[in-house]
Amino acid sequence: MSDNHSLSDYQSVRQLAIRSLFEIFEQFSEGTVIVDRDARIVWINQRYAQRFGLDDAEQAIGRPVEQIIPGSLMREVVSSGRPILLDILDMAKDPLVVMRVPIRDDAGAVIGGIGFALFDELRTLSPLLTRYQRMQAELASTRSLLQARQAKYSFGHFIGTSPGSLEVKRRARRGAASEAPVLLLGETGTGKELLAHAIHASSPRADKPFVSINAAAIPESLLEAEFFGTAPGAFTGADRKGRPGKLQIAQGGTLFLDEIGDMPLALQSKLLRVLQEKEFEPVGSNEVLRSDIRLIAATSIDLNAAVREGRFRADLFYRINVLPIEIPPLRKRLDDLPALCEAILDGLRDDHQTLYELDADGLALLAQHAWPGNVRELRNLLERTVLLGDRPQIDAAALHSALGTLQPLPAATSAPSVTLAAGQDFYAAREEFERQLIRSVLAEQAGNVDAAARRLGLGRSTLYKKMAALGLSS
Ligand SMILES: Nc1ncnc2c1ncn2[C@@H]1O[C@H](COP(=O)(O)OP(=O)(O)OP(=O)(O)O)[C@@H](O)[C@H]1O
Repeated sequence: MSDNHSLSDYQSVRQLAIRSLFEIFEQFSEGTVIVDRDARIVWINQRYAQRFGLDDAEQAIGRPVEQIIPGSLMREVVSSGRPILLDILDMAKDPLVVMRVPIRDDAGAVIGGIGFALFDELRTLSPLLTRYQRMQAELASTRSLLQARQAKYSFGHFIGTSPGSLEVKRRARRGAASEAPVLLLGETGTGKELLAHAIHASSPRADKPFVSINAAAIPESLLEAEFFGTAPGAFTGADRKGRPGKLQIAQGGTLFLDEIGDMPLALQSKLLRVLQEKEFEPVGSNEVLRSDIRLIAATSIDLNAAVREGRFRADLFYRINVLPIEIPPLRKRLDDLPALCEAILDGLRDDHQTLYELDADGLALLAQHAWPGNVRELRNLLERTVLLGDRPQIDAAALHSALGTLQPLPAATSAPSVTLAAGQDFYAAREEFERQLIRSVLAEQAGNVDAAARRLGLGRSTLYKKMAALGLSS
């Protein structure tokens, strides 16, 4: 075969190939669209137009392609002159496999573009599409899980400038910088969980998961599986396939173990192994898995007493007690009340579109309460007061009706100090004592001066005079 012959053969075969290729695409394509140089539709087939909600393909003519086909890249093709040979166009239902090529005139200039949508017919692509859809779904669920597993609070959320609160924050920041276990100790509602989030958020593991598990909230029979996960076949039913435990989910990140004092003894030994050997076995499995977690534990019970009484393993206690942080109860850091109230009321302002303000007598009342539920109780009380009342001004009476029974501070903390403060003399100390006593009785009687006078055994006008002299309002 001479060169010339093969060349002429090649040209005719090429022409045939081009025609066949185009016909095949057109035949198998569920949608074809042609645009001009400005990416305006000059032709679209009826079926494709219907897919985008048009009754008649004519309605699309002359309109910018993106108005009809959201997310179309035809404009990019005509402006760059480069084809996009295989792409996936996301649609509300099934994604489309699309191919877009520029159309050139005889001189080679781009005069428009043609797009083919190749879907149902292309069976060979269906595994690819299924995989794509699965990956999209996995991505969406991983994204939302990751969001759910990110720290919700930072140190800025922990309000308080009393010496007790400052010390807590100082130690917590130190904890964030280290890998050692942190033990958060404090009554309910003192902000242990908030701090755990904040420590994680400031730690080198911040971009890894933060996973919580509450040893008191999960029945003992389920706790081990929840913690270590289950191996395939360990259970029947829904868990047949096996399920990862919190330890696996927290891998690389932080595990917040709330109410660790309530952990059953058998599980305590297994947790000890995780901390010592950094390994564990899912329930029903002999496979040993490595664990890389940072532990933050919290409890509101007296762990020392639990150890003495044999309810908590001493060796585990020493393991987790590397950096203990004791959060004082609110009644021992009443200096934090104004800032806490302000922050809580600020949050409520956003919810209710009202600027709330706490009166001085309201604050004085709050300073008389023992706060067994700590900051959580304070938040609830302020929320209730705002809901029950109809004024932006929050005073002692409004707080008292929302609070119900005031639980007075224990005598030891409410009694004024019997030592002289620096610069104080007998008269100043006596004045301070009287001020505190009257405040506390007024708070007890919801600001009712008559009742307070009776309780104090004073005449009503005497009490009024004293209050005026001491700068107190009812
Ligand atoms: N210092 C603080 N500043 C601002 N908000 C706080 C503070 N301490 C606690 N809170 C708020 O009080 C509520 C209770 O806090 P958290 O759940 O962290 O307490 P906890 O000690 O973990 O309680 P429990 O032991 O009952 O689980 C939350 O709404 C939290 O945001």
